[in-house]
Amino acid sequence: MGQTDHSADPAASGQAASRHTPEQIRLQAVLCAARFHGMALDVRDFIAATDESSPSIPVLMRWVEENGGTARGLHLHWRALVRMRDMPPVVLMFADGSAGLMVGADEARGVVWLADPFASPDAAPVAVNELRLRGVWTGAVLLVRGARAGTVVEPPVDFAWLRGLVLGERRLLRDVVIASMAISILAVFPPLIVMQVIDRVVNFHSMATLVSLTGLVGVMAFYEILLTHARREITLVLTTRLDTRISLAVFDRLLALPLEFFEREQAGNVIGRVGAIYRVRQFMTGRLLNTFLDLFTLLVVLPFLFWLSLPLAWMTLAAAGLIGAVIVVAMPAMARLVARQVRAEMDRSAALHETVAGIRTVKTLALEPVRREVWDEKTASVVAASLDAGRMGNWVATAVMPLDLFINRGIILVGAYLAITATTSGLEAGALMAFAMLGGRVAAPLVSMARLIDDLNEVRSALAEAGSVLNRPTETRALTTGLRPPISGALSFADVGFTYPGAAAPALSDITFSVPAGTMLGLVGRSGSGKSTITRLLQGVSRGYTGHLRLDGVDLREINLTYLRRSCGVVLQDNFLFRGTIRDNIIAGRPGLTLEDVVRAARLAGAEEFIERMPAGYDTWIEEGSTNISGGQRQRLAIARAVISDPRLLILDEATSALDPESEAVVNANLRHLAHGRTMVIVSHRLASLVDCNRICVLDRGHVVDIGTHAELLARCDLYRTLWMQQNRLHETGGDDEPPPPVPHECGDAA
Ligand SMILES: Nc1ncnc2c1ncn2[C@@H]1O[C@H](COP(=O)(O)OP(=O)(O)OP(=O)(O)O)[C@@H](O)[C@H]1O
Repeated sequence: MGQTDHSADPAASGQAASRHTPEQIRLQAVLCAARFHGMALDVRDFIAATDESSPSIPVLMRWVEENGGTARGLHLHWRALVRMRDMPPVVLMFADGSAGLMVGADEARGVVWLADPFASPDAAPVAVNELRLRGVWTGAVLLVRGARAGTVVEPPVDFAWLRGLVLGERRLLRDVVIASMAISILAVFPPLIVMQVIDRVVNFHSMATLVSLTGLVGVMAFYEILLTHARREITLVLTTRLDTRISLAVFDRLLALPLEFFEREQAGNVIGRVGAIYRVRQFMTGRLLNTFLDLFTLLVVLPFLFWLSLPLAWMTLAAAGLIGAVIVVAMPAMARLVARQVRAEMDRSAALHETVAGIRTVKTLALEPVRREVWDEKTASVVAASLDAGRMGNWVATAVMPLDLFINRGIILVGAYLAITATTSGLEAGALMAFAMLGGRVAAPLVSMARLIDDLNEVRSALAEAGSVLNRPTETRALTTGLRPPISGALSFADVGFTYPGAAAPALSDITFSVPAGTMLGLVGRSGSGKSTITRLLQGVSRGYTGHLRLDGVDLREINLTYLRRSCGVVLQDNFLFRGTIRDNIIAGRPGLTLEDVVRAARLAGAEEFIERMPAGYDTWIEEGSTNISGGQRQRLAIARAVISDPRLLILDEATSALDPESEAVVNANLRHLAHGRTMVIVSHRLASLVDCNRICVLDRGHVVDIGTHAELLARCDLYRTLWMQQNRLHETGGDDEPPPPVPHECGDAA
């Protein structure tokens, strides 16, 4: 491959170092390694950790993985590195924060080949020897691989998935098991010692035995304390790590669900159902693990009990078995009651969430009594269900109590009787005490095993609840794969039809029109005519359309969804601003943007003047719900947020509808500036704000009625003229009350 061997300076593997920052070189090296596997990473997608001057391996791994690939960080010695002959490009981390792209190695000659990440792929790599590489290389490498078999594997959230997570902590689990086994074995010794104390020390007044036994007890107590502490500590670390893994995985999955899902489902309900996953985790690391560990105790204690006394051991086992049987019999009824309680609690939390989310409406419409009534009803259901479940649990506990008492106390009496009557039984006072101390330990594992089956029902339903949200089809594949063509903004609709899931009638049918890049396109039509639906298709929110929708000639469904949404700015009628400063809200977490970009975007959106009048300027804090700024100001900030990344496609969906005339005038006056160099799709009820558009598309009941300029439509499209007249009657007719002409359904040629 035309390599030249001159053992060059690795940092100058190409002339990249002089022209780019170390961070840029590192990102470009990862990008090249990913490109080798057919993955198109975009530096604009990279989100740096705030506390790092140059991206670390974990942050780079996340970047690759978020784009559908896999990556691994390793620490290697030169000897291992130079043997990586037939590997795809490997990213070598350099101490100055940059990186090298290793494209080959020659063990015999003791060199590795480094390519310039910014050079063309066929540029010759340079050979670097150990000495030179050691001067810059930290020993860390990043191995990048493409998506597995071209598909994004998303295992369903079920027992197998959770088991995989738990088993992923094999090392900790092993430690817990070892600690528990040791504690179980230690548990047998105290009764054994008590037995010796009574039989040897008390009966024979042996002070020497007492002293040595005391020493033994002391040592064992010390170990038991140590081990118990260690087991608690390890279990704590285990559960915390599992919780972290679960919450990361669950949140990722939730974010990957399509918007349509969240529009259909009640937010409180979704949160409640997803939260159920923690009950399953609690079960796995709590009851399940403890029962499993208790079984060790059983394995150690049972033989010991049988050795002490055969009849007493059988009696204890029978009583413990009976307790288990009672629980198993009561289980189905108990499971039903618990499921009812869980459902009632979830219902109540959904009502709470809805009230908090809609508190503005609740207050302004004085709906407090209605909401209180709903809350009372839900609380009453929760109370009734909890009482029923609690009572049932209480009855079961009462039913097994006699058996429990028999194991813990009655057995001593039976043992005493046996000791008195049957001289051949050989049960001495010490052994009897030891038996009494250990008997209780047999019941606990058996009872928790029986309860386990009960818990399994609850856990299965909790998992089903969580799965009903998390196992829905996600957008992950579309978000991580697909094309990233350069976008200039030419739109073309060919026979596009769309029906919302569950809706009887299509929201769009036979939509056919196209506009070149740089067009200012207005969408008008009566309420429900399909304007917003068109903008949803353009953003890739609704993807189940028929026909062909192309952006610059590329089918929209072929385009990587993250890339599409990044290339597309959207301003809605009601925009959500996050708690934080104005500057943070305009940047919205996008990497690489500076205050200059923020100021430029604010100027374009007509927001600069009011921001500068604020006491803290761009650092003004925006409260939750944007309560400390006006609606008009919020809209202008939303526009600035949408244009800061200079999108080629800007969608304004009723962005000015809720504004006062003055704010609307400011935004409208800026539309021409905003439209410069990009395609703009403006949905507006107010036709006056669309007169400057290059094309206006008139929609009616999901069909395109006509498309043209304002003047053309006024001349030939009855529907457009009617809408215009309705809004501008006073100006056009000099204020007479002439009724608007009847609205026809057909106009000029669509397209
Ligand atoms: N999430 C949804 N689920 C089901 N049907 C929907 C959904 N959103 C909109 N629709 C239906 O699709 C049709 C088109 O709605 P769309 O919101 O696109 O109209 P629009 O022209 O933007 O209306 P408006 O001007 O009132 O916002 C309507 O009949 C509407 O009832």
